[in-house]
Amino acid sequence: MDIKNRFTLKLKLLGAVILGLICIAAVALFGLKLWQQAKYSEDILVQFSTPEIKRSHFLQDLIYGFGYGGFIHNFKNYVLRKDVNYYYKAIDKAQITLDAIDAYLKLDLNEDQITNINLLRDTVVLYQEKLSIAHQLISNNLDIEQIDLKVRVDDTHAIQALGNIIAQTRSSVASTKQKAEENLQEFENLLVYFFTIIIGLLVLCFGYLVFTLSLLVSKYNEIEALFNASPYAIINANEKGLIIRANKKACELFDYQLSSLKKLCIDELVPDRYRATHHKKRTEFIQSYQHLAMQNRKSQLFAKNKHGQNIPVSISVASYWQNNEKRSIAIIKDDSKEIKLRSESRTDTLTQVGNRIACNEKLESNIAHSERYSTELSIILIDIDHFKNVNDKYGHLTGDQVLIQVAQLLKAHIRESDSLFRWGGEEFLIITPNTGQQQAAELAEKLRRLTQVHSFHDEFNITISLGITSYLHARDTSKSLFHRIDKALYQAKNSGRNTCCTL
Ligand SMILES: Nc1nc2c(ncn2[C@@H]2O[C@H](COP(=O)(O)OP(=O)(O)OP(=O)(O)O)[C@@H](O)[C@H]2O)c(=O)[nH]1
Repeated sequence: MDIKNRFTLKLKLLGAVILGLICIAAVALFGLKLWQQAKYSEDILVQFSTPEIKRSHFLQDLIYGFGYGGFIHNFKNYVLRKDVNYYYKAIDKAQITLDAIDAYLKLDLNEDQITNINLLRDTVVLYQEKLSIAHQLISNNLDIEQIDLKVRVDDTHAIQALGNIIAQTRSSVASTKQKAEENLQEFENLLVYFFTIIIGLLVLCFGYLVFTLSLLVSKYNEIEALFNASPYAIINANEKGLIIRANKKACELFDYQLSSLKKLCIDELVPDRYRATHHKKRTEFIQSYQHLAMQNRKSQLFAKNKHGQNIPVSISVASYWQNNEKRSIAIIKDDSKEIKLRSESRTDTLTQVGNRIACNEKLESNIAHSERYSTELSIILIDIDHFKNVNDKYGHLTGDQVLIQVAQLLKAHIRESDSLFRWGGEEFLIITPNTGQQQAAELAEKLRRLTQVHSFHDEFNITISLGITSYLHARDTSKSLFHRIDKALYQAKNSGRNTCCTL
């Protein structure tokens, strides 16, 4: 992965993290708001309901003590029936009423409520006094009408006051209920917003997940397509070098079935003589923090196929992390065809020696070597004398055979370090590194003599003319060398042929 892609991926991850953090923050904030609202609603409910419950409780006591079946009822029954049980019941009820009134007065009351309850209290106290009077009069056996006249109390205002207290409590309960309902409504609204936001964020996250997954899938498909369509062999290996994946091209290159290839260690695909070194370098690479290996190598690499044959290859190796393991991926290019083509394009098809292109390349590299290491270098240009006559007399096919035989003869008598090329037509060129002019002249003379006595086509002899020249350090180029050797050969031809000339 190049730097730009890695940067884009990091940016996307950062975006996902920021989005995630924003989502979490939004949910947390809204959750906090919701909690606050719930707490507020609870406070309101507690704040409003507790006094109201107490108020209702005292009101109940008040009605029980004062209202129907209460104090007044017993008071009136006592006066009418003169039954002492009603007297005691009236005393009890009066006390209950006064206790309820005292408790009620301790509550947080408004002015109206205080006025009403005091009015009620005064009436009850007045009734208490009248009850004592009634008790005395009954003991004195006074007439009911006379007693009634003496103990009659005007309780219209007290009844009115009680009615007011009940009405106020009802309205207060109604307002508390309304407030609670409003809060509940607000809480419900907040809940709706909260869930809308949660669902929205979930949809967003899900969308992002689907988007990222589809991106990953398309990337995976792209890599799969590259892997399978690659014109190069691709092999994935784990830390131990075990092959875990290989493409079709790899199977073709090494001539293994995929299942067999996956049982091998990558070291087994390296020619025997390089295996130990390869194993060492691979181990070093795996332990290092490097991501690329075997890049830009100048020397030819070889791989070994199933049949033990060495295949010239170019290899790039990169590493990546998977499951806490440094894996490597090798891309292997088969160089066989390229090398064959390169060799063919530099070989003379008739004589099978190097052609002029190969000659030029070799001369340039030998000049560079000589220049760098100050070594001697000579070249010999050979031309078959009157070759036209051979063609004319024996035909072109025989002429071709003669050219092949001359190449073989010359090649057989030069050193391994020397190189023979067909310069063109019936001309050959020999490059002799580490050879001075004198030695080159001797070699040329030897070749001339050998050719002269060789029987070509088992029928006739031919002769050759040779030009010799040597590389002059810091002065010569390939062009000047060719120019000089051409002149040398020309001189040899002009000297009557079958001769050597050094310039
Ligand atoms: N058979 C055959 N003949 C070739 C080939 N290449 C060049 N020739 C012939 O080589 C001959 C060269 O002739 P010339 O350049 O006149 O030279 P020459 O006859 O050798 O005479 P000198 O070099 O002057 O001694 C020509 O007849 C070419 O046709 C080849 O590949 N095969």
